[in-house]
Amino acid sequence: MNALNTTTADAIRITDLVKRFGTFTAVDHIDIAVPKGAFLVLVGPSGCGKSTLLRMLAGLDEPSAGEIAFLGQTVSSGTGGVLSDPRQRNAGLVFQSYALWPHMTVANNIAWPLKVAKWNKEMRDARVAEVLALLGIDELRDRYPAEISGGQQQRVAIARTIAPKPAILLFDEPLSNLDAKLRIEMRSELMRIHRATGATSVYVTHDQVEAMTMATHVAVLNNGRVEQFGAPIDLLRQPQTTFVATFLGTPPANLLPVEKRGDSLAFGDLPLADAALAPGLTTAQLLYRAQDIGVGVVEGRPSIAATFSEAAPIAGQTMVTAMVGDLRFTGLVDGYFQAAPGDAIQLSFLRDPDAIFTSGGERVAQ
Ligand SMILES: Nc1ncnc2c1ncn2[C@@H]1O[C@H](COP(=O)(O)OP(=O)(O)OP(=O)(O)O)[C@@H](O)[C@H]1O
Repeated sequence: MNALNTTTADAIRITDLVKRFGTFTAVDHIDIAVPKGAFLVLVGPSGCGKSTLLRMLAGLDEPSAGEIAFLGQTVSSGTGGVLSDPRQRNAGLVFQSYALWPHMTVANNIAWPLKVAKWNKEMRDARVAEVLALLGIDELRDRYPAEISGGQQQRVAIARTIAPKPAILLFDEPLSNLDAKLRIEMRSELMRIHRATGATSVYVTHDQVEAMTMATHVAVLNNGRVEQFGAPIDLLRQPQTTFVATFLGTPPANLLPVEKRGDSLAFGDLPLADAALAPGLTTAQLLYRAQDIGVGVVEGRPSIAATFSEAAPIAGQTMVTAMVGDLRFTGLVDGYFQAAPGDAIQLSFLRDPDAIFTSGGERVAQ
């Protein structure tokens, strides 16, 4: 795990955090430090512990062990439980369900948390006008939730959350109920809001494209643990485990199991890399990006027979999927490519492997 530089100005510091449900450990000794103003995305497959971690940050669940500090102040601990309750911890939570009050207008929904926090009417009105403008929903102010669309309801929910100016914004898959086009629009909108409020955001998603486009920092979770924490580009370029290498990146990267044969690491009979790159290993896994796998034989490069499965056009290129035995390969070719499922094709390794991992999935230092 490669940590980014951390300072005492960390907005959020999670130390050795554990959450158990009976004998099951959902969050397993997590350490993360998030600098002020960062946009941290928690990403990982279903059940990896993202929501459990976010709920502890929000103060909705108590940790079993460890500690959470906001702006240098401990807000939850394994020994003390939830030390400051959700309302006091200066954090706003946006869920995937909007949970607006149906009997209140949009403006009153947004004003509600300010009323609870005892803002006077003049300040409330001014702040409601400000966030309505920020979210671009001024014209909805007098409507009721049933009179606006799902996307508009989500905007109102976000406006309501940011109204009291929380220092920390927590998002639990807030865009998952929206259609694909609206999701993309709301992604840029949320980043704009994040910048405009100056808050530190923690955002849960299982959508790795969302993670990579929005984050300043990403924590990839797997089985309750942080597989890797860092800037998106570092995780893409320098994945430390095969889990991270195959979870992030579109199209997906290829992992090939290889064995040491003489001086080479070979896939079956095909030598692909110098065995000296993985000293002491008799087996390993080679990582090839989709753009490093081509279709057809290329002079001077190793190639292998494969069975064509499918082709998908992406932005002037074609993503080609083919099988070698029961191993799925993803390659990328320029322009349009089509074949019939089951056709014999040749795949070429256009470059040397991007990284080498042990059979257990740990990156071999290079
Ligand atoms: N209250 C609970 N009691 C028992 N087990 C729980 C409870 N809440 C969560 N879990 C378990 O903890 C694990 C992590 O759950 P969590 O909801 O944090 O995952 P997630 O990464 O957010 O998943 P998803 O992407 O599907 O929402 C899961 O195996 C889940 O079944």
